[in-house]
Amino acid sequence: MADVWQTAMDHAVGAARRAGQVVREALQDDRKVMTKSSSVDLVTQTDQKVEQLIIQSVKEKFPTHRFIGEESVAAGESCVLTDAPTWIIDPIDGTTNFVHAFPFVAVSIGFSVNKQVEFGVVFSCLEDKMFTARRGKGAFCNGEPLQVSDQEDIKQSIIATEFGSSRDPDAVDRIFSSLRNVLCIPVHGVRGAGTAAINMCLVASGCVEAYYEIGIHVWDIAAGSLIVSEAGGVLMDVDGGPLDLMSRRIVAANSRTIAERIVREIDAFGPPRDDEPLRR
Ligand SMILES: O=P(O)(O)OC[C@@]1(O)O[C@H](CO)[C@@H](O)[C@@H]1O
Ligand SMILES: [Mg+2]
Ligand SMILES: [Mg+2]
Repeated sequence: MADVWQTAMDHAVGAARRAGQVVREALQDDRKVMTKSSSVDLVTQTDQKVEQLIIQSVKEKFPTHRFIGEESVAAGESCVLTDAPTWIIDPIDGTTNFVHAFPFVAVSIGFSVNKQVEFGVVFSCLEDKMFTARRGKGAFCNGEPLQVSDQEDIKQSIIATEFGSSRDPDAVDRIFSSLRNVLCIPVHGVRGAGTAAINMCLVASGCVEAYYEIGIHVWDIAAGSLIVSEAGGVLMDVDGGPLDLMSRRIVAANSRTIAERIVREIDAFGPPRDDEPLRR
């Protein structure tokens, strides 16, 4: 049976690759840095340019589709996930890395229909790694199949997480409390690429056993969530419930055992949801 979304996925891969070229070229220039929600929540003209390039290219082929783009939302667009075919775009995941030329920068494009992610594309543009997944058809990196780690013992595991962009002392205390709890399980190590999308691709690739974070947004995780699940991984909320793409909380792991063990250590809190009306 023909895959109705394959053409859209092929377009997403091409758009991500073209976007990655723009990012790489921009690294050669001075990057004008601006801020959003705080002095450490960075954005550049490249983020905005790349998002518009992707959106315009999609609109030409799929004029009825909808968009949730990080920089469009920052500029006032709504952030509501409907049943309509929706492109969920983070033009540069890892903007802080991009500004500092720290070599983990991704273009993330998720695509949902009826609020279910149908394909995910994450292009790690400085590594030249194109991660893709189509629902029910597996996950790949540059065309090679991906499989999560088979490690079942968390004490033999590496866990990925991030400190996030909040500098609110109470939120930081809870982030460090969770980090301390996880580290002292003990685990072999804790790592962070500085981008949720690449952290999730590391889970899908079997390089780390799990990734968790509170504070991410739907555009950070939509594509990566499918790449993890199609690589055999498990997704859940930090309270052990089902993953809610708009909740700003995630655990992505190689197995339910590891995911639930991490949930036990997380000092969970709930930032304002992505779809909360007064979120701006
Ligand atoms: O604003 P950006 O770069 O699109 O994304 C922010 C981000 O890189 O920061 C967090 C690390 O603290 C990640 O989880 C998330 O992907
Ligand atoms: Mg991001
Ligand atoms: Mg971004």
